[in-house]
This record gives sequence, structure tokens and C-alpha cells, in this order.
Amino acid sequence: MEKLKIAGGYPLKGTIKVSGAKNSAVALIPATILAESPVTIEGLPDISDVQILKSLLEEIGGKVTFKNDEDMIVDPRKMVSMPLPNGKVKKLRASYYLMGAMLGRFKKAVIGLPGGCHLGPRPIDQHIKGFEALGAKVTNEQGAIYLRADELRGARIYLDVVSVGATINIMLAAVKAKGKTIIENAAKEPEIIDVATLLTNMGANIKGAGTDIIRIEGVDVLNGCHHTIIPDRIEAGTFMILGAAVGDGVLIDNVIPHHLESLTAKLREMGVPIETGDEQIFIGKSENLKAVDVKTLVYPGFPTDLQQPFTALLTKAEGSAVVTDTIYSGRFKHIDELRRMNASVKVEGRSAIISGPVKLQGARVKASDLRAGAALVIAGLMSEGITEITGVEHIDRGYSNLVEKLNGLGATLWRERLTQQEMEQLKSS
Ligand SMILES: CC(=O)N[C@H]1[C@@H](OP(=O)(O)OP(=O)(O)OC[C@H]2O[C@@H](n3ccc(=O)[nH]c3=O)[C@H](O)[C@@H]2O)O[C@H](CO)[C@@H](O)[C@@H]1O
Ligand SMILES: C=C(OP(=O)(O)O)C(=O)O
Repeated sequence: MEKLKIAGGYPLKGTIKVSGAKNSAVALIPATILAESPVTIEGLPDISDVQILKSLLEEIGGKVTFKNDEDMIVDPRKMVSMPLPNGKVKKLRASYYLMGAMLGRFKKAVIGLPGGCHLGPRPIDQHIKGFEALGAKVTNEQGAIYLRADELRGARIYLDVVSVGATINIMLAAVKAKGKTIIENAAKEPEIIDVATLLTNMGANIKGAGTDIIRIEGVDVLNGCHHTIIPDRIEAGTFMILGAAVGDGVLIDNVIPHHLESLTAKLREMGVPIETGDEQIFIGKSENLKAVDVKTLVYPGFPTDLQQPFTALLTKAEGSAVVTDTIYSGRFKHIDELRRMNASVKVEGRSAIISGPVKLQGARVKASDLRAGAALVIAGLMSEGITEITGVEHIDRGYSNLVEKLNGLGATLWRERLTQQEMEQLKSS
């Protein structure tokens, strides 16, 4: 196990490149199960979620190879419906996509309940409602979901909650079902369009991905294809926030600016100079930032996954800001850690109230989840002195080569092995 150390307080400058989107990657990889010949996915991020999914595909008989570190070739021909009750599936949220993909191909699957960031309750009732509507029998036995269907038949499914995972999972299960499936109140995130694009290239018939009604006409066979993943809008957004917090001119490369309009608008409201190009966003040096209120919403609203990094930035803004997370009830675990770094923040229900500006101080802190980790990295770069972050394994789930990328902008970050004593302290905390 490792910790991340940051010598903060220095301005960052230069160009930083965004990797492929985690939340696309973790759905595209299971989607390859549905094909009858090899699929190539180009531009995958080097993150642990991708590595775990690779080994899960191998566990069910897939042949998975990498070309140029970021292009994955999956040969799904010898895959079988092997039960995957827990173990690795608990290490990430998106293992739930194995349910939809394996149900779609084999008409049966046994998959452990997913893990992922602890952000409050994260039920999968809408996924199950969708599978059942398509004709599957679904039971939960000792922490694993058992799915079985004699035949999958298209259905009209209204999602009671707008859910990224349920929308994609139902698409995966429905593309080979008999007849027409209509998903109403679907989520509209760009990653849904990316998955629909891969499935369409494989031969699926999907209309309306990216709107709140998705229509799928089932097909019998899906074939291999080449697909290039979209850039990670959350990684790009993290770099935009970082540029506003400690940048002296940061150019973010390989980004789709349209995916980040809500963040761009909020940063501009704070006084951050931003220029957007076709595939790049430039964040100018920011001075005298103003506090702004933020409410997280489903896409195209302000993403919950950027809420935690954004609160770190708000510590340097003048005034009082209210940050409300309407998606998750427990996404404020980073706040206690920011307080250790001298932030002035209180949490009231689903809102955090941040008063600024304050000068953050380096401290020993713990990342409780992926974006809490991103928030603490930004706070560490803003701080005077050294910051030590444990819980680095959460950050590794979603940020590809973060240390190298930030050091390329002039930051001083490094990883160190935890001592035996530190590991014991961590286990008992
Ligand atoms: C792997 C992946 O893509 N993760 C993203 C995905 O997570 P995930 O797919 O888990 O998030 P959802 O969009 O499903 O969840 C949104 C909200 O709906 C609720 N809900 C969801 C499903 C369900 O069956 N029942 C239910 O009540 C959740 O508890 C949450 O409050 O979208 C989230 C919201 O943008 C992001 O934070 C995650 O980064
Ligand atoms: C919550 C997140 O991820 P996951 O859904 O994979 O836990 C995230 O990416 O911020």
C-alpha cells in the first residue's frame, strides 16, 4: 500500500492530457461479452477499474490483450456464464454491467453485489426492474444476484430514478432481446451515448441514446468492431478545477468542452478566465475568486463527481458558498479532511457551507473515496507545506498516471510505501 505526498503552494503551468473516460470504459469492456468476434477498444485509461474488469473477463474465458498500453482487444468467443459471486466484483461499482451483458448473451448470470465509492445508499432496484421487465427472473442470494431467462423479450421500461447504471445495463440486456425495448426517463450522460455507439458498431439497433427515451430493436447477432472511447469529462473537470486553484495557465488537451458546460459556467461565475477550443480548454491564472453556490444534478447539470473537487477550490473564494449534492446523501466525507487542512466548512444535511478565503495548510489526510481523493490532491497543491494522502487505491480507480501528469505541470507529487506502523494505524482507524 502506498501514500501520496504533495509539496504544495507552487503554481502549475503547461499542458495536461485527459485519458479515456472511466465511466465509459467500465461499461464498454463488459459490452464486449455480447459480441461473437473480437472487439478493440482504443484509448482506455490506465486505472484499476479497467484492470479488474480485464481479469473478470478472463475469469469467464475471454482472451484479453493490450496493444500500446491503452488499446484493449477482447476475444469473447470462448466466454462462458461462469458465476462471479464476489471478490473482484466488490472492488468496483461497474461490475453490475456484467449482469446486463451476461444476461444478454447467456440468458443467465450470477454476479456479486457491486462495490465502488461509498456515497450513501446506492441501490440497483432500477436495474433489476429493467431485467425483470425483459423477462428475467432475478433473485438475491447471500449477496449475489442470480439472473435467469428462458427468453428475453423487449419491453417498455420507465425508470423511477434517472440512473446512468440502470440505463446502460438495460441497454446491454435488451440489444439481443426479441422485439422492441423502450427505456423512458433514461439518463442522458455522454457515456451512455458512447456505449450505444459501440453497441451500434457491433450491429445493435439503438435510437435516442443521449435523450430521455431510448428505443432498441433487438438483433440476433452482434459482431466485433473497433471503437475509440470518449475523453473523461470528470478527469478533465478535475484538471479545470485544479487549474483554477493553482494554475498559472493550464491547457487541458483531449476534452469535449460541450460535456463540461455546467462546470465552465460555474467557474466563469467565480471569475476564472476560460477559453474553449474544439478539443482543448485553457484555464488562465485566477485571482480574487468569488464564492458561488452549486447544486449537483443529472447530466447536463453539475456532475456530482465534481462536487468534491469543487469544494476544495471554494476554500479560496471570497464569501460563503453552499454546495448541495442532490444525487448522494453521503458524499461529504472529504469535508473533515479539508478541515484538517484549515478549511472553514460545515455540513448541514445534503449541503456543505464553505467560507473563504482561507490559506490551506498541508496535513495528513485520508481519501475515503475516489473524488474525495481528487479533492485532497487539489487541496494539497493549494496548501503550504507537505500533504500526505492515504487511501490512494481509491484515486487509482479513476485517475490514469496522476502523479506523472501533475508533475508534468510542475507539481511536486510522489508516492511512498506505507510503513508497517502506518498500515496498522490505517486498519484501526
Ligand atoms: C460507474 C459509473 O458510471 N458511475 C457513475 C454512475 O454511478 P451509478 O450508475 O451507480 O449512479 P446512478 O446514476 O445509477 O445513481 C443516481 C442516483 O439514483 C439512485 N439509484 C440508482 C439506481 C437504482 O437502481 N436505484 C436508485 O435509487 C442512486 O442511489 C443515486 O442516488 O453515475 C453516478 C451519477 O452520475 C456517478 O456518480 C458515478 O460516477
Ligand atoms: C462515484 C464514482 O465512481 P463509481 O460509481 O465507480 O463508484 C466516481 O467516478 O466518482
